[in-house]
Amino acid sequence: MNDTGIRVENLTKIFGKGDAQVRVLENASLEVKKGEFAALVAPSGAGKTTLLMMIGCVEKPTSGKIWLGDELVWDEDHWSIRDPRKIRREKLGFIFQAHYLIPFLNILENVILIPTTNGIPRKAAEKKAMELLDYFDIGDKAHAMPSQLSGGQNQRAAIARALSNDPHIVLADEPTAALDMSRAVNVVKMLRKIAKERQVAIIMVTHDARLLPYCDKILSIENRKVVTKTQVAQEFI
Ligand SMILES: Nc1ncnc2c1ncn2[C@@H]1O[C@H](COP(=O)(O)OP(=O)(O)OP(=O)(O)O)[C@@H](O)[C@H]1O
Repeated sequence: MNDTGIRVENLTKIFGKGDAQVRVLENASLEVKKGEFAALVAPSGAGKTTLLMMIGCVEKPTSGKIWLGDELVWDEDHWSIRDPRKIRREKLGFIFQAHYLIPFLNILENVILIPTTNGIPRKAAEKKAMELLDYFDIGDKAHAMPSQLSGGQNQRAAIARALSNDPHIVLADEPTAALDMSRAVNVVKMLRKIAKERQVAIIMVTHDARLLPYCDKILSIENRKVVTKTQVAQEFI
């Protein structure tokens, strides 16, 4: 069985042309396997978000190849899939620094939005969403509005939403930046548990070195390339 979650080979990204050119990545390669929880670290402006957005089929690379699972999605100069939006909806879960819950929908409605858009019947989507909200300990907030939840609760709801379509891959861009340390550690523990239990490949951008011991792999961007350090992650009680 192929255990690749995310594979990137010789990825190059250059923004702009001529004097305005910004070379972000040059022949960068990485792999995150199913069930692996990887951190992505690098100084500001090094290209973390750009890399995540290319893996997430949002930003077009200049060249290189990207596989999600066993599917080649970017092949040198074109998407090799018909519809990148479909891949995003079906295979990927995104978590951002701000939770981006829709303020005029309650928590449950926010979580079922993607599955119902994907054609899952509302009842089934609600059942699954409630399981996720219970898992994240906010089942009692299902009918509350985002404005009625704390920062940590909203972030957990956003993680539940990211998992609502059973993604194979989760891309998280500084998901703990707005949280205090103990809540940040909590979120990181949850992400790691999800990676293991659901065999999801997760990349989490973080600036917080204190969270790195909880990750299986540390990806850093150095001289426009990705350097990978594999480690034994700290186990949780
Ligand atoms: N659409 C764009 N057009 C031109 N340049 C861009 C564009 N998006 C990003 N860049 C440039 O690419 C580089 C990488 O940006 P990116 O946002 O990926 O960095 P980052 O590592 O995520 O930074 P931070 O930690 O500050 O969020 C930066 O120099 C940025 O100015």
